[in-house]
Order: sequence, then C-alpha cells, then structure tokens
Amino acid sequence: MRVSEPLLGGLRRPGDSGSGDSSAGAMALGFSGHKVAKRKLQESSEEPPLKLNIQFSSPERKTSKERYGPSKRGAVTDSSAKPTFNASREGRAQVKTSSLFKNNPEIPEIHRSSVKQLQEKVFTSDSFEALDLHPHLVSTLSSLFSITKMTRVQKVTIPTLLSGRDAMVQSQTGSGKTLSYGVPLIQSLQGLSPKIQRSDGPYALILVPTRELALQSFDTIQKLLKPFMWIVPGVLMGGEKKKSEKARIRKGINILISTPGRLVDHIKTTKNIHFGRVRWLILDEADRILDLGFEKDITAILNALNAECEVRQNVLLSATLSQAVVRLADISLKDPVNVSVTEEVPVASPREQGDPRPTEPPGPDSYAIPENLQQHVVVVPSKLRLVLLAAFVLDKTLYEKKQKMIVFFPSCELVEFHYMLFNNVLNTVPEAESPEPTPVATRRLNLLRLHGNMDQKERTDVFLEFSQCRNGILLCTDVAARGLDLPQVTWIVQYSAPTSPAEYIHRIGRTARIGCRGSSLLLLTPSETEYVESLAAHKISVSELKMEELLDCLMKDDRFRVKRGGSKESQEAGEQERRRRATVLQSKFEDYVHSSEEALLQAKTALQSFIRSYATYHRTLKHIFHVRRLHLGHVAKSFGLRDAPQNLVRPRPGAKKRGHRQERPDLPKKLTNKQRLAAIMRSEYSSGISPGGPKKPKRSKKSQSQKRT
Ligand SMILES: Nc1ncnc2c1ncn2[C@@H]1O[C@H](COP(=O)(O)OP(=O)(O)OP(=O)(O)O)[C@@H](O)[C@H]1O
Repeated sequence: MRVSEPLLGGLRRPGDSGSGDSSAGAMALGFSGHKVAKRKLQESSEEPPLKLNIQFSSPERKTSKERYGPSKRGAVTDSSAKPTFNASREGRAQVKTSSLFKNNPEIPEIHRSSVKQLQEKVFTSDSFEALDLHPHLVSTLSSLFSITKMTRVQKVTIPTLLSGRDAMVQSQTGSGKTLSYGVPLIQSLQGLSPKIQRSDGPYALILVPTRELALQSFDTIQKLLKPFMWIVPGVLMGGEKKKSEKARIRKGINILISTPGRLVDHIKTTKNIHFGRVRWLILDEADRILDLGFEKDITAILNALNAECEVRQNVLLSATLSQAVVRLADISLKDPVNVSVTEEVPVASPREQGDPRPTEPPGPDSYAIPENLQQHVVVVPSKLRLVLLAAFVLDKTLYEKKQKMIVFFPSCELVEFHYMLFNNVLNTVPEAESPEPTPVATRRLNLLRLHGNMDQKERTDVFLEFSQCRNGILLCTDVAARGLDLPQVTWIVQYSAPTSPAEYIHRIGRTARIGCRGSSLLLLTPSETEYVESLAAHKISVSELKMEELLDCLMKDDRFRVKRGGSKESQEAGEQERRRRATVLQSKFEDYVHSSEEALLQAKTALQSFIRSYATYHRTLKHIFHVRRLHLGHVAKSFGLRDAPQNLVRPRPGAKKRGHRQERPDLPKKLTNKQRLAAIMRSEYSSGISPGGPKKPKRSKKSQSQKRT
C-alpha cells in the first residue's frame, strides 16, 4: 500500500540529499536499466545542509551544560522547526521534541529493472551411506546432527576432498559447508595408520575469521570425532589465557581451529607448535581471511607451514568466494577443483516470474541467496532512523511472537549506544496512571549485544545465550556476520548498508538457513537509495517497505500515546496519530540521552563513530556514501541529540582538502589509506591480541572505545 500524499504533507524538501549526480555515479559503476524517480513529498523552505568536511577533535571533557547550553528537558532546540504539538496553545499534547517530520529530504521512489536472483537447490536425496564412510561417522551424523541426506554442496565436495584434491568451495549461506570439509577430514584422519597420537601435534589447521566461529567449528568437529576419541581437536581464539593455550598445544592438538591472529601469535611465541605432520589447511570464510585485514597473518602462517610440511590438501570455502581474492592472496593451490553449485539452478525470484527478458549469465560477483529469504529495504530520512528502527524492533520482537532478530551496526559504539538506549527507553514499564496498559507494553525485549570490544567471556556467554534463546534481539557488528549458525533467526536488520555486497550476503545469511524461512530489512536514507542498484548489479533483489507502514506498529503500544490532560478526545486520523506517537518515542529517546552526562557522551561518541564508519566505504560506493552528503543536524537526531555536537570540527579555512582524516587513536599515525582500511577491518575481527609482537601495554578504556568493533 502506498501512502497518500496528504499524510506526508508535513515533510519538506531535502536538507540532506546532497548534490551528487546519482546518474553519473550509476554510469561509472556500469549500471543500466535502473531508474530512481524522485517522489516529492512536499515543497517547503529548505534548511541548508551543513556542508561537512569533518575533522574530529577528541571528545572534550565538558559538562553537558558547557556543550549544549543550559538543559531544558524536552525543550525544542531545532530553531528551524516548530514543535509538532504546542501544549500552551492547544492545551493538550505534551510532546517535548523538535519536529521530526519537518525539513526532511524527499524520498525517492525506487524503480528497478528485473533482477534474476541466483538460487541453489540445497537438498539432495542422496544419503551419506552412499559415500563409503566409516559407519560410525555416518551414525554420528544421524545421532548427533540428525542428518542423513547430503546437501548439494556436500554431495560434490565430500568425494572431491576424499580423492585428495584441493578445492575452492562456494555455496550459499547455510547450505552445510562445515560438514563438507568436516566429514572428509575426519574420514581421512581416522583411517591413518599408524593411528594418530595426541603428541603428534596438528594434522589439520582450520582457520576462521572470528572467535565465535572458531568455537562453533570446534563444536562441530568435536561432535564428529565422538567415535574417534584418539584424535584431539583444539581451539585457539584469543581472550583465553595464553598460558593455558600453550599448555594445550604442548600436550598435543591434532585438529587445530584458530583465528589467524591468535595462531600467528603462537607461531611467534610458542616453542612447541610444529607443523611437520599437517596434511590439511582449511580456510573457512576464505575470502574474508584472504582479504586485506588478514593478509599479514596469512602470509606468516603459510610461511610457517611451508617451512615444515611439503604435501597438504588446501580447502577454501565461502558463500562469496572469488578467484580474484585467491589470486590476490597468492595461496598456492594445486590444480584445485572449483565446487560451485550456484550457477546450475538460476531461477527467477517469485516476484519476477513471467518476465520475458532473457536472464543474464551470473557475473563473477553474483551470489546465490537462500530461496526462502525475503529481502526488504526501507528508505527513511536520517531524523527518523532511530524511531523507525525502534518501532521495527518492537513490532517484530514484542508485538509479534516467536521472532528472533539480529541488528547489524557499523561499529561497537553504535551497538553500545543502541543497547543502552533501547534497554532504558523501550524496556520501561508503563507509567502507573496509564489507562489499562496493553499486554504488549508489560513485556520486555530480550536485548543482547555482541562486538569486538567486549571481553571474551561475555562474548561467549552472549553467543551461547542467543543461540539457545527462542526470542531475542542481538545488536552486533559484523563480528557476527560470518559463518555463525544461530538457530531460528527470523529477521536480519541492517542499520546501514554494509561496505560490500559480499558482507550483505553474509549478514542476511544468518537467517533462512538450510531451507528455513527468514527476512531481512536494510535501512537507507533518501540519498542512499542508489545502493539498491548496486545490489541489483550483483543479482540481489530487494523489495521496498514503506516507512509509514512500519511506523504504524506504534499504534499497538499505549506507551507512545499522547497524553490528553485527562479527558478522552476523539481519535485523530490514523496518520496524524502515528506521527504523534513517533514523536513521543523520539522525545523519550531525546529525554533519556539528555538526562545524564554519561548518556550524552555515549550518544555523541556513537554519532562520531557513525560518521567515521561512513568514511570507510569503498571508492566505488563513495558517490552514494560520502560524509559530505550527511546532514549532521539530522543525523544527530537519530542519536537522540537535539543539536549537532560542537566538537565535530568543521575544516579550518585554508586547510588542505586531503588532510582531513578522522582521528583514530587506536591506529598508528603513519598509515597509507590501504593500510588504514586494513587496520580498521582487522580490529573488526580482532583475535584479541596484538599480532605477533610482544604484549603491548593495555590501552586506556577511552582509546579502546574508539575501535570500530
Ligand atoms: N545434510 C544436511 N541436512 C540437514 N542439515 C544440515 C546438513 N548439513 C548441514 N546441516 C545444518 O545446516 C546448518 C548450516 O550449516 P553450515 O553452518 O555448515 O552452513 P554454511 O554453508 O557453512 O553457512 P555459512 O556460509 O553461513 O557459513 C547447520 O545447522 C548444519 O548442522
């Protein structure tokens, strides 16, 4: 349902859509056939956008009074906008916030040409018994995993690996790649003669990008090894005391699962780690491991392996594996078999069935998407982003039942901020005077968070809790984007666009796994809608949901009803009521953010971090995501701030254009752009220790909080 114009009558012309020429950008990327038509919401006097060329000064230790002037809780501080409700004039509504629905940019209408998504058939009717595996291995699959039939990728990969070949395996998220390498690995190791001894050390190395994935892979391998107790698996992942890891290495680990950084650290500092018997090197999420962030670690690991073992089988797996990445990493594969089940079954997505146009062959960066995954996008002006996100979280996880959601944010600071805010504002019990609180309002959101700045114990606890819970919302960074098999996740929400289509695929791939159903929602601002075309170029098709419809759910919750001074008034039109409730919710957020120095600082830190993250988009996406396009005042609103903070310094007159880099106290000063990006990505997947070198003194909490994840 499209929303009629009058509903949007309060919206004004854009203040933040920037001046970039989107069609020029589209041509530069080679897009064709996609049009973005502008739907003008309403003409109005235009608030000039703040031109940003931001330099960051470190947060000043000022009181909120100094920073924002005397605090008037609930006062309207956006001078360009009048309050939506005027208590004194109308004598009723008490909405304490600046105008949420005014001065917003026009929302473009997205027209897309047909995109034929690639899909794979996941299941086969072939059973594992057909593979001549050890009968105990087959019975373990059935008893511990409840699995008897192979998936397509398993059917092709397992015999390939059993024949001793190297392989590059690409298949969609949640299609069973772990067992594709796990089963042949265990089958081959259990059959070795003489029998493997624990003291022999590693026969196989499995490298994964994150600690949680290391734990998960370890769990799978350990289960597979149940009938073969003489083979010992072990996980090295940082966060744990290195001393105890060294002790385990000394005793012997036959299948070693590790994050690259942690393994490099042991290679450099642990005497007893030897690779003379290694026969398998498995890189799960290989494209992630082989790209920029881990380049140095992988080189160190390959050097150590090559120095001690001559013959080994190499296996690379990912849902987004590309030859280019492998070539870039210069990993030596011996005549590898390319396992890809994707292009075999190109089918139209249901909404495009019947389109007479011919299907283009899949490009090198086109990836299959699970058949039962419904992808959505919503275009929301910056000012409304926070309210919309909150409304959506409430709708799916509080007002509906049996929903489990993951929300991806671009940095740890954003995760922390939203975790704090949602817990304190959305999990409040309705006030006593509320007339008969609705049942939904008395329930609580089960909020969890996961990012790279948390200590390992907490990370593991959260990972396990979210794996096991039936309802919950995980707020996280991309630390949870790769490989994690979290059961029954029904919704994936992306607060902002990921930096690459591959990361988009992995994020949404946390739902609709192994034949299950799931949905995803990507939030874009009006100036970012061209990103939909960028996804389409990779054969990713998203359908649009309307912001107004998503905000409708606020009607279900009386906590956001506007107070009417005791007497009941007749219901205003639904659209007005919806906007009032959204404003009440925003007002609650703003009140909370401005209620303490700590909350205010956290909001400001998150805003700063968001703008930094905006600067990390690849140059091919810079025409869509450029800090100059951000309207700082509007973005500040989505952090519950009534004004743009003062310490986001505008460029000094005459300052060199190219020198305006954000301060990253956690990164060395002298870095090239490439090294800088690599360092930021590294911190995302940090193994918890500084790579290779001796232990550095702990950084202060302040500088740690600047880390991306
Ligand atoms: N043959 C099978 N039949 C049914 N379920 C299976 C089968 N093989 C694996 N699974 C289950 O499917 C789920 C997803 O498997 P897995 O995590 O290996 O997917 P993946 O392809 O590695 O995904 P990603 O690309 O996201 O890492 C797991 O819960 C696993 O136990």
